[in-house]
Amino acid sequence: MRYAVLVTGPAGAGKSTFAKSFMTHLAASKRTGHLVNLDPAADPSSFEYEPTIDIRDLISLEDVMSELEYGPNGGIVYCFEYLLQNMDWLEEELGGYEDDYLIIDCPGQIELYTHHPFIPTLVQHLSRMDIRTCATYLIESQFMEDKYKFFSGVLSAMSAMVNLEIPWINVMSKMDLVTLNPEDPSGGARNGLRKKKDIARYLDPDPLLIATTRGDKSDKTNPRFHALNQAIVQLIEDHPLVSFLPLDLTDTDSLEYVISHIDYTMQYGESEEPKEPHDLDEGDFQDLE
Ligand SMILES: Nc1nc2c(ncn2[C@@H]2O[C@H](COP(=O)(O)OP(=O)(O)OP(=O)(O)O)[C@@H](O)[C@H]2O)c(=O)[nH]1
Ligand SMILES: [Mg+2]
Repeated sequence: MRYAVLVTGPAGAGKSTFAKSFMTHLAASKRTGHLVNLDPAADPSSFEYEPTIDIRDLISLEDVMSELEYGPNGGIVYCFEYLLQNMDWLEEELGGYEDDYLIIDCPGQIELYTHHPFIPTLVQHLSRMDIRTCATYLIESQFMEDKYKFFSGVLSAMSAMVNLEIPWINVMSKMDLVTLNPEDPSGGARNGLRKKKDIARYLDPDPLLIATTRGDKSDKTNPRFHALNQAIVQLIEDHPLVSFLPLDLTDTDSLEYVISHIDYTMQYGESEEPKEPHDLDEGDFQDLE
């Protein structure tokens, strides 16, 4: 059986860093992992692991930009359309690996997740090749500093995951950047995150975070903005599809916790007993009291 984990999410969310840590974890657990780089704009000097498969061997972003006069974003979208038209290349590259675990690092162009059939098409090909696939969607913890930015992240995660028939895990990355300071009413409160309970309202998005906007001028003065927020609240209440696993790469337990969820959703090693993800209250951010 082969397994693939898609690492997706907006620009700078920490996808490549997570993919790298994932590879290190697999190596430490004596599991064979292969890195697949699907980001045509990836900087090869930053690779700690040489990708086994690299979209840059199929198409060069520089060529697309210079010959077709695309900018970087349009260029990446073009590269992906080219990949989707040349899936036999990927199938051939993937051909030789049995019983392996592929970590597929994707680019951060949000368009690829929201307005292009890129992920669904890729997933169809992977499943045709009998590769069990799950997707991760990362957003970074700084999104919690701005509730509007955060909810736009939630909506983008929802729009990317809806209609996909594979397991999907949302991850709140860079949790090491979140500082809690319950003593100091101003210090830790820059982002309103003073308690673990506040973080929990983001990990399991509480739509009331945008419904209760006391003192928020734009909401008071602009009734249409208010109506939009109400509609978003309703949407999330009616379809509570999105919740996040916190990921703090400075804490091995946190990485293992996320990976155990990924293994579990794919029933990794089906001949063995499936491993239950270990208990929630071992993590730092789950024990709310
Ligand atoms: N503090 C902290 N910084 C991180 C973490 N993960 C990534 N970063 C930093 O965030 C920046 C972006 O990380 P990448 O892993 O390149 O993010 P990406 O999602 O692959 O970015 P694109 O491929 O450009 O979309 C880098 O400067 C990383 O060092 C983390 O867990 N904690
Ligand atoms: Mg990257």
